[in-house]
Amino acid sequence: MAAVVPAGSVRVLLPRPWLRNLRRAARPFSMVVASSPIQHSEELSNTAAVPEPQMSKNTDRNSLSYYPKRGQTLELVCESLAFKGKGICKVPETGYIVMCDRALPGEKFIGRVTRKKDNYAEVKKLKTISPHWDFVEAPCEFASHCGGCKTQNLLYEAQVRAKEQQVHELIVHVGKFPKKDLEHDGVVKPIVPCDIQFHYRNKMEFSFGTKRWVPVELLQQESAETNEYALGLHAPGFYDKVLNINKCLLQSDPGNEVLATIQYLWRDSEFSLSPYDVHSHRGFLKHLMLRTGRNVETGQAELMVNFVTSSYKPELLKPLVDKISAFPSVVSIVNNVNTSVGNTSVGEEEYTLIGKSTITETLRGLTFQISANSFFQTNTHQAEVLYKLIEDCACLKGDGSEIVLDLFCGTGTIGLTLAKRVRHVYGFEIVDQAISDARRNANLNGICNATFVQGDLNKIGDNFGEYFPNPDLVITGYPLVRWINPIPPPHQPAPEIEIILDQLPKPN
Ligand SMILES: C[S@@+](CC[C@H](N)C(=O)[O-])C[C@H]1O[C@@H](n2cnc3c(N)ncnc32)[C@H](O)[C@@H]1O
Repeated sequence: MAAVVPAGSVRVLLPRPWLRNLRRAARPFSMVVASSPIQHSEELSNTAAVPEPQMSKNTDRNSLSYYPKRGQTLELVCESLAFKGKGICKVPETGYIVMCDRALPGEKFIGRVTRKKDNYAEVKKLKTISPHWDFVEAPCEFASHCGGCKTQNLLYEAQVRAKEQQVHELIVHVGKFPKKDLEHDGVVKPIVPCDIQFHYRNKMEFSFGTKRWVPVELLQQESAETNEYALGLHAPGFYDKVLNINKCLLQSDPGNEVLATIQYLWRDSEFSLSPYDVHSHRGFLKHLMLRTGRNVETGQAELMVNFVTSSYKPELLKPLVDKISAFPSVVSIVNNVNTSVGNTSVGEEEYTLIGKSTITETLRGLTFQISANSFFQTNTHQAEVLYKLIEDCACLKGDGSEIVLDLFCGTGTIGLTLAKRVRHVYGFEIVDQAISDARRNANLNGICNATFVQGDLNKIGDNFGEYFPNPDLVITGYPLVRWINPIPPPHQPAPEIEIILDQLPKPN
């Protein structure tokens, strides 16, 4: 999140340049490489004997043996965590980069090469030789298999450190900021840790699937189960495999009660409910989205249950709806109908089946109504902290003279929390529902100096600057955004939001 003095901003999406740089900087490790592939069919358990790795001395990039082969086993040490929590390791002697899911910094392990990409390979962890530096027991029973949390057995402080390192690398390698600038005091602020690490998410999206993901270790246990259907979170890296879960430690307790109830009911043959098959494009239930808000008067949790289905058949949902509407926390049950073959949760049509079409939440003393498809910061507790920081960074004069531009504004929360101290807020956002929410939320909080405009900020024209007076402050929540001086004069062509890759200097 950046609160910046305008003007232009650049969004850069570069295909893994940090990886290229890492490879360049790669130093050999004192590890050994196995050059003989081991059997594919057999997973190595933690107690299984690991084949003795053989030495590879080849550092010639033109030689075929420089690149690890598919099926080859390697003894590796995880150096750091990449985006999405994959462990980054370097092949000893060559420095070739391999990535491994659930390998954590400092961990020494045996991995098998499963996939080769252009400039790195993916490895599956077979056996830990020595655990990583900051090991903690993961509190969630699904933590070792679920795509939702990959680093639960890394101490939270270490997770924060790893993320901070990723941000620095992105800023240097993708953002092209000189490293020395980052070392200057205060250029990049340290991550502000969150006081709560579980039950903090106010929105969870679970998927229904025809292919239940069963981790190898649990195969025997599950063999009695004949039903292949699943409701839960995706297995890491698989859009069509779902890990069946009835509880998620990220969401609220009322959210878990509803999830468990639906999990218990939906496969009952009496109800004829089928999960959507992402391959054949048949079936009805696509996603279950649970959003938790707060009753503004009582402070109690309130829940929105959003069924995303491939067609509108409320009679099919009725048994589930009847059951969960009995929960006092459930104040809204909606149905998003998404007839496309895509697997997104936003429907072309939305129907309110029970109660309201929104839930409420409070932030910085304001009340917000949130619809099913509007963006709202998913960690309400930390959003309070974040918005306070934004206000502090903004250094508003407080005389009500300033113009604020809130780009990618979602439900308008940031702009609205600043509105009382400025002349006018202009918010821009692509999602219609979010813009309606932002306008309604302005009214709800008695704010008259905020204008919200629906539109695609990637397609702004030269006349963008005509929508607002020259801004004093631009808030832009998109990652990898930076800005270029000088500030344009009032009503001059607006800053470009996106510059295509070719216009940027190539990585060194
Ligand atoms: C991470 S959210 C931030 C929302 C808001 N700033 C906040 O903190 O609550 C990003 C928002 O950008 C919107 N968005 C994404 N692409 C957009 C585009 N091309 N033009 C305008 N808005 C876009 C999304 O719909 C989403 O509401």
